[in-house]
Amino acid sequence: MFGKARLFDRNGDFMTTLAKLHPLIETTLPPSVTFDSGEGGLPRLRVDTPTATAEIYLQGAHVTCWQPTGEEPVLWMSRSSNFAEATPIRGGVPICFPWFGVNPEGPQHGWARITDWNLISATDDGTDVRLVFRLTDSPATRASAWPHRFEARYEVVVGSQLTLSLSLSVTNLTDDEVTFEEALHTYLAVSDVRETSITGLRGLLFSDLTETGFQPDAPLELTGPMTRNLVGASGDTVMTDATRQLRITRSSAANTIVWNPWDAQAATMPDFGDDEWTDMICVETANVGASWVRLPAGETHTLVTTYEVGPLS
Ligand SMILES: O=P(O)(O)OC[C@H]1O[C@H](O)[C@H](O)[C@@H](O)[C@@H]1O
Repeated sequence: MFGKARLFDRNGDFMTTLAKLHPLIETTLPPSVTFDSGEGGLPRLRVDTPTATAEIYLQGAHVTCWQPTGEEPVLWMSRSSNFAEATPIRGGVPICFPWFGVNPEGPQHGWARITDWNLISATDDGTDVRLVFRLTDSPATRASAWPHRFEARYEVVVGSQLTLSLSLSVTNLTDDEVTFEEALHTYLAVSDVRETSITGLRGLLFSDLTETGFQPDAPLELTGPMTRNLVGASGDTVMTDATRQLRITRSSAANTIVWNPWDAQAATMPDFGDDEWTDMICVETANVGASWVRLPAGETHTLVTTYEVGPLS
């Protein structure tokens, strides 16, 4: 079931319109997936099914929109975001890899979010739309602060049951162990961050800019800027705002990072509107810092997170 007409070349041999879609697209697209030129002219895929819409930019394999039918958008995007080559997009789900945070030898949060990924598979089985993106080492990455040979695959599943599943697999193609950090730095849209609570983090060791400790029994609520790194396995995390609940499940993730810049930091970021901080919260699924991934030669590590929208209970 292909969305594009079949073509025949001069010799009568079968070919598809693939090469004409975009050099980064290595597969045919089902009718529910279309390709276009997005904001800033960046190549973009759009998923449109009876149960949800989504948008993914090939730069960074960056999911910028996921909206189940009848719901407000689940992912937050800044109205001031850049959309330009090799420039981070503010919102959606940036992929931080192979490092997280500041690195004097490279871009903040690594180069995966500002590098073009290839789309290698796109399928629609009538229930789920599944897109698989691939990123491998290149002359640029081999010259970077993380020069290792690798293959990363990123699977985005837009599900019919108000779910979005994201899975990042990294394979070590070297003959030695490699280490890396990774995060799905998800920006979630909320009605008001000051009236939002997060459960499921109880007892986790946390550190932030001013304190360390164990997350208490009470739900996490924000009353000011927060950059909180919570360490350890937890059950499902449920975020509740004034309108709905969002259940977040994770696997092979040692860290959950909760971030909101609040007003003062927001005002310092050119790609973040001064008044937009009330509408968002980042709940990031990660392996960072002391929990970085140690990956033996030839092995694969897979980080998974799933979002499921539900009504207030
Ligand atoms: O501006 P970015 O590079 O996208 O980073 C956005 C934010 O990411 C993380 O959550 C960090 O903990 C913050 O310190 C940082 O400000």
